Amino acid sequence: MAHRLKVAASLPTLILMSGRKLFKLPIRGPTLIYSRHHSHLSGRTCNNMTDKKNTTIRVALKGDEILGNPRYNKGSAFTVDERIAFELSGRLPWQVDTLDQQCERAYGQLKDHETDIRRNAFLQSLKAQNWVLYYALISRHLGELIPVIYTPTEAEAISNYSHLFRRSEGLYLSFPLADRMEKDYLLQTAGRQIDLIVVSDSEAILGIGDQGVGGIGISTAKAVIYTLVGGMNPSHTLPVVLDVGTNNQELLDDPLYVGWPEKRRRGEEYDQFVDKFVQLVRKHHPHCLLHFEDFGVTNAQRLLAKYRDAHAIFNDDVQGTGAVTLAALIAAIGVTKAKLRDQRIVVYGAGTAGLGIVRQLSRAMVALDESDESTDTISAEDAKKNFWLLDKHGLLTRALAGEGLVREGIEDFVREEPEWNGDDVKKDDQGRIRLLEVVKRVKPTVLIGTSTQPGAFTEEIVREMSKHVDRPIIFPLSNPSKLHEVTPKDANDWSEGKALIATGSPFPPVKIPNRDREYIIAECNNALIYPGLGLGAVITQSRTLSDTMLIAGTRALAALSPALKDPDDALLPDFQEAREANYEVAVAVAEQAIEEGSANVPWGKDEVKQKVREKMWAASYENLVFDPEGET
Ligand SMILES: NC(=O)C1=CN([C@@H]2O[C@H](COP(=O)(O)OP(=O)(O)OC[C@H]3O[C@@H](n4cnc5c(N)ncnc54)[C@H](O)[C@@H]3O)[C@@H](O)[C@H]2O)C=CC1
Ligand SMILES: CC(=O)C(=O)O
Ligand SMILES: [Mg+2]
Repeated sequence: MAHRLKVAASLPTLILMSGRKLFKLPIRGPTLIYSRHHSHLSGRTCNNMTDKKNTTIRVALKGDEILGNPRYNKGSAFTVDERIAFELSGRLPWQVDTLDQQCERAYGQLKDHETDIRRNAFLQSLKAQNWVLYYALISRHLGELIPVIYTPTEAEAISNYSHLFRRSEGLYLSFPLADRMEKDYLLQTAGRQIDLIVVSDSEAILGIGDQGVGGIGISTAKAVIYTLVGGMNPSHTLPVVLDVGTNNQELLDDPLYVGWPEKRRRGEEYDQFVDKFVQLVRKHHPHCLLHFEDFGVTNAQRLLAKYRDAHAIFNDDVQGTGAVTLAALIAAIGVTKAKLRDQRIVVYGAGTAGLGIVRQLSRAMVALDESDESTDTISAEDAKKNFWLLDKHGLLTRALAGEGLVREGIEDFVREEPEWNGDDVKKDDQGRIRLLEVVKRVKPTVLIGTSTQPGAFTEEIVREMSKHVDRPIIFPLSNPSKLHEVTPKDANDWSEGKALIATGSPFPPVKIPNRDREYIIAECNNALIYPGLGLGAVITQSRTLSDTMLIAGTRALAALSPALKDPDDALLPDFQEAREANYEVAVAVAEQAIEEGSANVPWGKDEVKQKVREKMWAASYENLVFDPEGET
């Protein structure tokens, strides 16, 4: 346990006025203070989620209106003055709770729900009532609750979206209403500062494919993590779904489906719809970060290339996944004492994530070695030779490309060597070269899974890999947990405890054979880094999120790896420490943005730390004052 709750020595009091009398009451119950100990990151921390900011906001809502607005609602924590000013005294029970007491109560209620999907629904409903309480509660139990609001539970919530639907949770832009798009966009954003938009067209949600309008759930979950981990003010974020139809027949056949029940739009009409949206963002919020999530493989790469020079665009599945995997790999080769450029890397699943990873790792082989004066540099061409990609049709070779079976954009990474055509190469019935054969011949040091194929890294494959390298680096990254290519337990057992493992979704530690200790499985999920990457870009109002900014953030995360201090420890920081880690990532990204001239702010590198600290939103109540001209 990295955190615990402490009882404060003195209890705060509440001054209450009734008629002409003054009452001085202790606030009920002990005050719980969130404290950190035994942190890998202690001494480096930013403000955490419970820091007090003591700001005052003027609000024009009264009675049920303010109680029904999650941005301002404090529930039982409205102070006595506020209860009077906002006409709440008769609408609330007597006691004035602290945020800690509210968290304690809400945590108890959460625990009464027996399954994670019910806990997910409970938290959603809490979010619709009171943002501060929602974020404060999750931040107090970050490691425990991120899997409830994100992978793996959110995958289940999204796949049942139409049956669980209760209320709006973002901006729904439906294809047939394209003419109203600007109006709907402005209605949702009017009078608000927008720093971040997370948008999905739902074609490739996690590893569960096309989820139609339910994809709003991933935009929302990713935006929530920006707040929890990256300190992004929730009222400055906007989750969006582009409902361009769905090819998920189950959804189309479901009479309760709440999305637009038509086949997914493609080609020119799809492009025009997306472009209309992007141009709206550029017009109304030119400095906001536009985060693309879970688009299908063809569109993900294409849209990133199309817009990345025009606006600060970030594709999480390509760039975020590449960055977090690079951080985990830098940590792993710190343990094996090897160089990045000497790795032989097999990537199983050459879709959005797989390609994002090979692009990022190959770029880093060039960039990281260039900064290491003790070694020769490696050219971009040579870096590509360190990768072997497999997809549905096996190893991507020139011959496969000749059959038209290699997706556009991957050609750079197909294997050219004639040796893959030889008679001694074992092929399956269709003449394809499968993973076991690749592992036998390549003797990879690194095996990465982004295929959505559970169990693809079989015992034979893991044992074969372990024969040739001392510490096989195995990253089964497919989400949710049930889609992992191998469980950490099996990878650990089959490699006799030698594997260095990181996974896409959270897994419990495994026992290292013959040793009295456990190996903590690092969660190699882009959520561990994208909030800091995004915050670094937002804080500097950067015009772009460049590859060098991404590498700067990645290095910052890798430097926090627990494995650097103890090679048997996790490769990446725990999610419980993600906020502090992302502070460091944001600082590194912002400094790089200033250095390379893409920042658009009047301050310099020496102010970055302070600016990032100030920007990070913390879940604490602000003082509210009634003002008919105030916020609504
Ligand atoms: N850990 C993390 O941070 C991230 C994990 N992911 C996970 O990675 C997985 C893939 O995601 P995307 O790349 O977005 O999906 P995608 O659909 O673009 O890619 C999946 C690829 O796997 C290939 N594939 C399917 N069956 C295969 C087989 N039998 N053998 C080899 N390849 C096969 C598909 O043809 C496709 O190219 C998902 O489960 C997703 O949740 C994605 C992004 C980030
Ligand atoms: C983590 C993530 O972005 C995915 O699985 O798609
Ligand atoms: Mg994703």
